[in-house]
Amino acid sequence: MSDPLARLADVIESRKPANGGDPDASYVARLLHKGPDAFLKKIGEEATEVVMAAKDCDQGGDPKKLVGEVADLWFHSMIALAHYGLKPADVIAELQRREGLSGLEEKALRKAQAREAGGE
Ligand SMILES: N=c1c2ncn([C@@H]3O[C@H](COP(=O)(O)OP(=O)(O)OP(=O)(O)O)[C@@H](O)[C@H]3O)c2ncn1[C@@H]1O[C@H](COP(=O)(O)O)[C@@H](O)[C@H]1O
Repeated sequence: MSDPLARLADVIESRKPANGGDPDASYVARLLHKGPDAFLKKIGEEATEVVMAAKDCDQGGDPKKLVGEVADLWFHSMIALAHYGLKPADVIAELQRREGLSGLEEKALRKAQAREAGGE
Protein backbone atom coordinates (compact mmCIF):
# COMPACT_ATOMS: atom_id res chain seq x y z
CA MET A 1 0.00 0.00 0.00
CA SER A 2 1.37 3.43 -0.90
CA ASP A 3 1.95 6.10 1.72
CA PRO A 4 -1.40 7.68 2.76
CA LEU A 5 0.23 11.08 3.30
CA ALA A 6 1.75 10.96 -0.20
CA ARG A 7 -1.63 9.95 -1.67
CA LEU A 8 -3.39 12.81 0.12
CA ALA A 9 -0.65 15.21 -1.05
CA ASP A 10 -1.33 14.10 -4.65
CA VAL A 11 -5.07 14.78 -4.21
CA ILE A 12 -4.32 18.22 -2.72
CA GLU A 13 -1.96 18.96 -5.64
CA SER A 14 -4.74 18.07 -8.09
CA ARG A 15 -7.05 20.59 -6.37
CA LYS A 16 -4.77 23.59 -7.07
CA PRO A 17 -6.36 26.27 -9.29
CA ALA A 18 -3.56 25.70 -11.85
CA ASN A 19 -4.58 22.02 -12.02
CA GLY A 20 -8.26 22.77 -12.53
CA GLY A 21 -9.44 22.38 -8.90
CA ASP A 22 -13.09 23.40 -8.67
CA PRO A 23 -13.95 25.50 -5.56
CA ASP A 24 -17.62 24.55 -5.97
CA ALA A 25 -16.90 20.82 -5.88
CA SER A 26 -13.93 20.49 -3.52
CA TYR A 27 -13.15 21.73 0.01
CA VAL A 28 -9.40 21.75 -0.70
CA ALA A 29 -9.85 23.63 -3.98
CA ARG A 30 -12.02 26.17 -2.16
CA LEU A 31 -9.37 26.83 0.50
CA LEU A 32 -6.58 27.06 -2.10
CA HIS A 33 -8.72 29.37 -4.22
CA LYS A 34 -9.33 31.67 -1.23
CA GLY A 35 -5.57 31.85 -0.60
CA PRO A 36 -3.18 31.64 2.37
CA ASP A 37 -5.27 33.67 4.84
CA ALA A 38 -8.07 31.08 4.58
CA PHE A 39 -5.99 27.94 5.19
CA LEU A 40 -3.64 29.60 7.70
CA LYS A 41 -6.69 30.64 9.74
CA LYS A 42 -7.88 27.02 9.66
CA ILE A 43 -4.46 25.84 10.88
CA GLY A 44 -4.71 28.26 13.83
CA GLU A 45 -8.20 27.00 14.67
CA GLU A 46 -7.25 23.34 14.35
CA ALA A 47 -4.16 23.83 16.54
CA THR A 48 -6.38 25.33 19.24
CA GLU A 49 -8.76 22.38 18.89
CA VAL A 50 -5.83 19.97 19.37
CA VAL A 51 -4.95 21.74 22.63
CA MET A 52 -8.57 21.65 23.81
CA ALA A 53 -8.97 17.94 22.95
CA ALA A 54 -5.73 17.12 24.81
CA LYS A 55 -6.95 19.05 27.86
CA ASP A 56 -10.24 17.11 27.64
CA CYS A 57 -8.23 13.85 27.76
CA ASP A 58 -6.85 15.04 31.12
CA GLN A 59 -10.46 15.38 32.30
CA GLY A 60 -11.39 11.82 31.24
CA GLY A 61 -12.41 12.74 27.69
CA ASP A 62 -12.15 10.37 24.72
CA PRO A 63 -8.55 10.23 23.34
CA LYS A 64 -10.04 9.47 19.89
CA LYS A 65 -11.22 13.10 19.79
CA LEU A 66 -7.56 14.09 20.00
CA VAL A 67 -6.75 11.81 17.06
CA GLY A 68 -9.48 13.50 15.01
CA GLU A 69 -8.22 16.98 15.84
CA VAL A 70 -4.60 16.09 15.05
CA ALA A 71 -5.81 14.65 11.71
CA ASP A 72 -7.56 17.97 10.99
CA LEU A 73 -4.36 19.86 11.87
CA TRP A 74 -2.16 17.63 9.70
CA PHE A 75 -4.64 17.85 6.82
CA HIS A 76 -4.79 21.65 6.85
CA SER A 77 -1.00 21.87 7.32
CA MET A 78 -0.63 19.71 4.20
CA ILE A 79 -2.68 22.26 2.26
CA ALA A 80 -0.19 24.94 3.37
CA LEU A 81 2.77 22.73 2.40
CA ALA A 82 1.25 22.18 -1.06
CA HIS A 83 0.63 25.89 -1.55
CA TYR A 84 4.28 26.61 -0.82
CA GLY A 85 5.52 23.82 -3.12
CA LEU A 86 6.39 21.36 -0.35
CA LYS A 87 5.50 17.72 0.31
CA PRO A 88 5.01 15.57 3.43
CA ALA A 89 8.26 13.86 2.40
CA ASP A 90 10.06 17.15 3.10
CA VAL A 91 8.76 17.12 6.69
CA ILE A 92 9.61 13.42 7.09
CA ALA A 93 13.14 14.14 5.81
CA GLU A 94 13.51 16.94 8.36
CA LEU A 95 12.37 14.65 11.18
CA GLN A 96 14.81 12.00 9.94
CA ARG A 97 17.59 14.61 9.90
CA ARG A 98 16.81 15.32 13.57
CA GLU A 99 16.63 11.62 14.48
CA GLY A 100 18.80 10.82 17.51
CA LEU A 101 19.65 14.47 18.21
CA SER A 102 18.31 15.37 21.64
CA GLY A 103 16.26 18.55 21.74
CA LEU A 104 18.38 19.69 24.67
CA GLU A 105 21.63 19.08 22.75
CA GLU A 106 20.23 20.87 19.69
CA LYS A 107 19.24 23.86 21.81
CA ALA A 108 22.68 24.05 23.48
CA LEU A 109 24.34 23.84 20.03
CA ARG A 110 22.09 26.62 18.69
CA LYS A 111 22.91 28.86 21.67
CA ALA A 112 26.66 28.22 21.30
CA GLN A 113 26.46 29.09 17.57
CA ALA A 114 24.53 32.29 18.37
CA ARG A 115 27.18 33.24 20.96
CA GLU A 116 29.94 32.62 18.39
CA ALA A 117 28.13 34.66 15.75
CA GLY A 118 27.76 37.45 18.32
CA GLY A 119 31.56 37.44 18.75
CA GLU A 120 31.58 36.19 22.36
N1 LIG B 1 -8.77 14.66 5.05
C1 LIG B 1 -9.61 15.47 4.68
C2 LIG B 1 -10.30 16.32 5.62
N2 LIG B 1 -10.19 16.44 6.95
C3 LIG B 1 -11.04 17.42 7.33
N3 LIG B 1 -11.70 17.89 6.22
C4 LIG B 1 -12.72 18.96 6.16
O1 LIG B 1 -12.21 20.12 6.81
C5 LIG B 1 -13.33 20.96 7.06
C6 LIG B 1 -13.02 21.88 8.24
O2 LIG B 1 -13.18 21.22 9.43
P1 LIG B 1 -14.02 21.87 10.63
O3 LIG B 1 -14.08 20.81 11.68
O4 LIG B 1 -13.40 23.15 11.02
O5 LIG B 1 -15.47 22.04 9.96
P2 LIG B 1 -16.34 23.33 9.66
O6 LIG B 1 -16.92 23.82 10.93
O7 LIG B 1 -17.29 22.91 8.59
O8 LIG B 1 -15.28 24.39 9.13
P3 LIG B 1 -15.38 25.62 8.14
O9 LIG B 1 -14.76 25.16 6.85
O10 LIG B 1 -16.84 25.99 7.96
O11 LIG B 1 -14.55 26.70 8.78
C7 LIG B 1 -14.56 20.06 7.18
O12 LIG B 1 -15.43 20.36 6.12
C8 LIG B 1 -13.96 18.64 6.99
O13 LIG B 1 -14.80 17.79 6.24
C9 LIG B 1 -11.25 17.24 5.15
N4 LIG B 1 -11.57 17.35 3.82
C10 LIG B 1 -10.92 16.55 2.94
N5 LIG B 1 -9.96 15.62 3.32
C11 LIG B 1 -9.24 14.83 2.30
O14 LIG B 1 -9.06 15.64 1.15
C12 LIG B 1 -9.57 14.94 0.03
C13 LIG B 1 -10.08 15.93 -0.99
O15 LIG B 1 -11.20 16.62 -0.47
P4 LIG B 1 -12.05 17.60 -1.43
O16 LIG B 1 -11.13 18.62 -1.91
O17 LIG B 1 -13.17 18.18 -0.60
O18 LIG B 1 -12.59 16.73 -2.53
C14 LIG B 1 -10.63 14.00 0.57
O19 LIG B 1 -10.84 12.92 -0.27
C15 LIG B 1 -9.99 13.58 1.90
O20 LIG B 1 -9.05 12.55 1.65
